[in-house]
Amino acid sequence: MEEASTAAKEDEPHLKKQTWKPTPKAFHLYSVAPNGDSSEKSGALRVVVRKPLVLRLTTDLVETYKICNPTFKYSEALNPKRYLTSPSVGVLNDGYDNANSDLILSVNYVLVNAAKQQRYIVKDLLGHGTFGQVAKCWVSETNSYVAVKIIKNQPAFFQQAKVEVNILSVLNEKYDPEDNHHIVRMLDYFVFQRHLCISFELLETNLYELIKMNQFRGLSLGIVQLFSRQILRALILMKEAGIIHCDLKPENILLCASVKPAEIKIIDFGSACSEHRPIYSYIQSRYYRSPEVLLGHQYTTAIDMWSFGCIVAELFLGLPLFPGASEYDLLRRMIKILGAQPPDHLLNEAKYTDKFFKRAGDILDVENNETSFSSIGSFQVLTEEEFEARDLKRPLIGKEYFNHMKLEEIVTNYPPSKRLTEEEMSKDKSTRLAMIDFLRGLIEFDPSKRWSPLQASGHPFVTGEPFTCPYKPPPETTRMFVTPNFKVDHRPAAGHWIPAGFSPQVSSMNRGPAHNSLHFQMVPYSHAGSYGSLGSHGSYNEGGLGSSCGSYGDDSSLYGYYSPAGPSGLTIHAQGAIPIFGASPDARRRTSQFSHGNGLGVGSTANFGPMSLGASPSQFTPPSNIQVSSGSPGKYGPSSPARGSGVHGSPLGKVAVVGQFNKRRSWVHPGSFSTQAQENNSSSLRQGNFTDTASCSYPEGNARPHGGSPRGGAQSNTNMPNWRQHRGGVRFNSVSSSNAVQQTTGSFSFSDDKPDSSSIPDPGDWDPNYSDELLLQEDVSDTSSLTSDFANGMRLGHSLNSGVATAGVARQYRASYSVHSGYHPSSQRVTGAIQGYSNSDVGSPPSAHDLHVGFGRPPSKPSHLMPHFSQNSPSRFGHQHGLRPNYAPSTFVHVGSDWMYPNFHPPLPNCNAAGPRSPGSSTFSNSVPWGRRSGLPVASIPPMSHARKDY
Ligand SMILES: Nc1ncnc2c1ncn2[C@@H]1O[C@H](COP(=O)(O)OP(=O)(O)OP(=O)(O)O)[C@@H](O)[C@H]1O
Repeated sequence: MEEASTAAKEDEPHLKKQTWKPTPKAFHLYSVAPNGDSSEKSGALRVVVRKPLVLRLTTDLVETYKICNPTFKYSEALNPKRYLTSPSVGVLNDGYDNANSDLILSVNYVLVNAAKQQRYIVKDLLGHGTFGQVAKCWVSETNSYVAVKIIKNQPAFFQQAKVEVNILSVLNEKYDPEDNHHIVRMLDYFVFQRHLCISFELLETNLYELIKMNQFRGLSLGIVQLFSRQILRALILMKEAGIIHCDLKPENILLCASVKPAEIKIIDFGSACSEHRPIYSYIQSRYYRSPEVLLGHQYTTAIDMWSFGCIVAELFLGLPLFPGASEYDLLRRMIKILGAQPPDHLLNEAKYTDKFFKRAGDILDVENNETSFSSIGSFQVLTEEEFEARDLKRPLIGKEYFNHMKLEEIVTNYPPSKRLTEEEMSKDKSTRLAMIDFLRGLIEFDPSKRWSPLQASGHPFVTGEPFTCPYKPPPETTRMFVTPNFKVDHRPAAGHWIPAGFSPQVSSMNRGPAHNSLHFQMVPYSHAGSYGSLGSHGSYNEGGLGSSCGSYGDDSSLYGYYSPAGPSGLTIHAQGAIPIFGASPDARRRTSQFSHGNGLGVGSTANFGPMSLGASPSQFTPPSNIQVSSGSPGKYGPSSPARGSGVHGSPLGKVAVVGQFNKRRSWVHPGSFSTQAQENNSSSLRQGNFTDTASCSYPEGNARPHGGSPRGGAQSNTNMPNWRQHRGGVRFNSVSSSNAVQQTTGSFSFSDDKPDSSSIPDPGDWDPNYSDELLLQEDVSDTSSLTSDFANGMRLGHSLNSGVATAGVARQYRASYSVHSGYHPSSQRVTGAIQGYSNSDVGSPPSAHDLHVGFGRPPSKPSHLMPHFSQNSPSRFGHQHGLRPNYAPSTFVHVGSDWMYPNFHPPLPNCNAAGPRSPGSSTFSNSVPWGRRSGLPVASIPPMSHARKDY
């Protein structure tokens, strides 16, 4: 009967029509098994996630609202401000700054470079460091996103940021005009609302985050090699320029957006200094701190090589090699893992030797009751008990993370990926041996024996040549930077003709006769397996295509060096009339070829960060009390250890700069970029001023809180089409500046090193969406429509005029420093016209209304945006501590006559790659898997977000 009725229904088309079925658009099946079976029984039930729900629900939201309610009208002006800065209460600088002297940013806040008439529309917060905030900004003129570092409105930070500007100007323009050396591009700088703002190309995830995404399992050797090559290229350049980065660590190495193969860049030159005039003696983040810095010895660019070695090891191991909980612990780990100790000559000269070592004369031979020399030298490291007796406190000792003690054991016993074939396993083994040898050259106690970047770059681990025996680098010679305008002959029939240096592994027959001409002989370069071929030093095969050391890309940017060893025989044509710096007595010409660009194209994808869609439901019924969630956690989220001030940089160290600045302020010429005067007077700041428990003077919160701007009302600074200059603007007031010394007397202290309670990362820190696939996956979000925008090239315009105009603004700022030896860090502007804009247009300070809104967040919630100076600056590694003023009278690198006059041409063709992508969906499809080895051979993971301080 039933069958009959069904059959009847099927025969009747009108009945059939009435049968309702969900349309595929309305309801998606959970999943469809490969066989097409969508039932649960198929066992293939899984949720198919396409686009983020929020994205799907909020696209065309205004239109949706209008459909729902035809009377709905959208007005951007009614949007509540979404603050990115915390606290968002304006108490300084006419209400523009919060108590930490940070400019209070909200989504769509507009930063303006008045000189260039360039607007930067703030979209999100990328990071928050010691120096200030880094915001992701949209530049409509160039259709691109950039990262703008907004320096705190305090003279010390301003001064130090000028150093960063100067150094980056020099590195970018003079030494690396073609952007080949993996150093972040600075695009612009300007003063806005008394904040120095520095615009950078927008980069992505940092290497620490990448390791974290890989669940602290370390990256594959191929990636480690790739990144090592790139970092070395940066270090080579920095050494040539005589610049020490002073804070090299995975957090300060960022991935470039959408570049294949993966490309990284070094950021944060805020601690950098000139090799010839190092300013501070207490620098580098603890895990990456070199022995000479730790011991208070003179230092050079070699300290960056030590950090580099630590980074290479960490990339491979997934964990820091020397996660010292204190300086003593750091030293103890170094000695244990390396099986040696700093050389006697270093210990004899270092200032803090006695803090960690006992001298031979102190070593008592218990049996004979007489002093004797230690078998390992004239110095012997103190035991914990001895250290405690001397320091009157027990040294902090961290956990051991590796099951093995010695470097060799740690590396060789690290579990390889289970996916390796037998052949790959044997290659893996030999590459590990090469890496150990490589690390030995970098993590060398004696700075004079530590390899230079050029020396290291000839190592088979980097060049890809077979590793057969311990690498013996050629002696480092004095090099002279040669303008990179060379032409390389390309001879199709004979391969590339490249300038060759001499490789330590190059047989002499490969070398041409030495001569002192600019025109070298030609040496044919073969692509394949050119073992011992050309220019092991400074010549790369970054793509890892065979062992063709000597080839890096296919272009003509070269650096030439002179060496007694003579040229390898090659021809370099100086282009045009550009002089090639002359003949050093060192006749060797060691050259290397660098590519013009990465040749990899720019990114094809871009993601938008959260943007204000504006159509808040509150617009239907504007609430009387607007509650706004706390500021955007930014790219890495608040729980990420990479977010806090403590991780990305070295806040304590940098803060100490401030302390030092304030101590020096009486003799500083604040406006001058040269710090000669400062350094000549640095004696009072020497050793002993900073100890592990030091507190340092700092002009914190010394301003009169005035409860925000007197301008009330809800004001929007969003997307105003016509921005204009503030009519009754403000300028730096020389009278208030003169009070700086008196005003900067606030003090604060840092707590002692404390054992980290959280040695295992909070699971919340881990990317819940992590997967190997995501790491390698192309991001194909809806926003890929922006591709063309980025592909169109983004030049921010680099007219000389604008540069001069910018300099003018800066000069104005500087003037307020130089006339009065000090600048009132909290001075409220009274009158004047510097960078003042209509309150409703750009950068309006929080109004009374805004303040109300700002208080809406739960006060108890710990935030990475908490004021730097009131928190314990958590970090997964040791912080820089208070910078000890260095022994050496020094002047900071002085380039040009005025720091604000670097001949700066901001935009470079490939520096604005693309918009950001989520860390989890970064495109690193360089055919080299990241790694993710089978397991961690460690007991636990070192502290990240709540590490101790190193004061
Ligand atoms: N060019 C960039 N692209 C993307 N994000 C960036 C860029 N520059 C900086 N950031 C983000 O901002 C953070 C802080 O930047 P930076 O390290 O330069 O500032 P800082 O004040 O010196 O920080 P710290 O005190 O941690 O050293 C970085 O850790 C990074 O997350």
